[in-house]
Amino acid sequence: MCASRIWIKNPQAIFTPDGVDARGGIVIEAGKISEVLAAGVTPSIPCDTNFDARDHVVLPGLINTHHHFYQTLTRAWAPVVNEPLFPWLKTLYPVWAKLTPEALKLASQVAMAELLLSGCTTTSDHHYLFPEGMENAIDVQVEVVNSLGMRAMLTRGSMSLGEQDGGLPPQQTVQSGEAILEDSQRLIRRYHQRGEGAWIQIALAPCSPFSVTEEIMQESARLAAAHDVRLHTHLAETLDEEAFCLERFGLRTVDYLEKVGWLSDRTWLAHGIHFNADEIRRLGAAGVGICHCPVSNMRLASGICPTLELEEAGAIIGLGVDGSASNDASSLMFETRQALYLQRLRYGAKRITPQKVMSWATQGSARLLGRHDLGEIRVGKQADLALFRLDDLRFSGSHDPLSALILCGAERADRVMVGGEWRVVDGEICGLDCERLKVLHREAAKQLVATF
Ligand SMILES: Nc1nc2[nH]c(O)nc2c(=O)[nH]1
Repeated sequence: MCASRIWIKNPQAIFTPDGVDARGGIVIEAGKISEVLAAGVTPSIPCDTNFDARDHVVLPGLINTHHHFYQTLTRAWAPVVNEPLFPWLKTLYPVWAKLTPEALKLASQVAMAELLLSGCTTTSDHHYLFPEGMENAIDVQVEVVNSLGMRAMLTRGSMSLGEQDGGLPPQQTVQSGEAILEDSQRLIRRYHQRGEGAWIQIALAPCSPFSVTEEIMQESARLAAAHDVRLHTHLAETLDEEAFCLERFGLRTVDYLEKVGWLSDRTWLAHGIHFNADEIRRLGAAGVGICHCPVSNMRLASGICPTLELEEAGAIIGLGVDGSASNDASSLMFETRQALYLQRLRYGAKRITPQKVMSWATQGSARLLGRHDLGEIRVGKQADLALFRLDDLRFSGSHDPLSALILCGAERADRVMVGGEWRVVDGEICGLDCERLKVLHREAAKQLVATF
């Protein structure tokens, strides 16, 4: 139930840009933040509802910039538990080729529910599987997004380079260029919302250098510019991929990116690990976004994203949980914690702070998705918030609240608000029967792998 003006008052702690004093809380009106109050200050106009946040740490809603929702059906699947990217993909493609619309719906519900409970209010998904019968995959996802009341950047993924043409995926998982581009245009026209407060947006997302043709990369860039939508792909995730690019295109990954017209601030890349100094300079100069996926990169032993060098060069860093076959959790809070630990191994403890990783998961991720209206607690931004309590055993004895969330490993938001509406209350998603969802999803997962 959305009151017309709500005061979230006296937070135990609140994460604001540059540490602006917001200890008096925030006022929300018409789905946006209308006032940020310093300690002791009260709203300028009386509010219809007050929410006492004295037991809560208040964060901007977290933003997930890379996922493959369908992969929740193949978590911890024994044949690939110990495989790196290429054999992992080759083993999983035939399983994923059996995906059905009903299974995708359940998988998307599970992934988004998990994200929401971890304090995430906006998510991206990279869906690149459209075998026979799955032509309406993105339409299925739109329904789920609407039913859960999250914001989403649904990317129209694609694969067009099958095994018989030298690509990695089997032939039954690839589509023709015409089918991909036609559906991309249909989805943009039908679902892409523009401007502040958009709930659903569409981006174009050819899958990776080893699964799409050069033409699809070029045509997608043209289409994205014509419709002013964003571009997304996997790049520089593994050394296998680098070797593939050198062999097939005679180019390193960033040279290939430039050749196909993607070296621009319209683009955000998943992973972005294997770059040399000159490539980092060029990515930064172009304002490319990089989605760091620490857990997946550790699980697949892909490498460590050079986040600080990229940022120093001008690139933007955000966070993503990646698909659930390589994570295998969809918790953005957990991912933020892992980003802190993995990046400390590269840059040391002093440079990678809880504030730093939290800013990647909020402001940085918002910028990757081109969302200037999200990711911060600031007047005029959308009222997307995550509220955590610190009364679990795991926090007992902790001191600094923001550090406690990250270091003690916060698992579940107590309350989540999206566009001024509560979507999670007392740790439960409003209107979702999680128990029933788990039963159906487990059964769908069992059936998907049954013949392998
Ligand atoms: N981590 C992942 N990397 C990928 N590359 C690619 O082509 N597909 C995937 C994927 O599903 N996960």
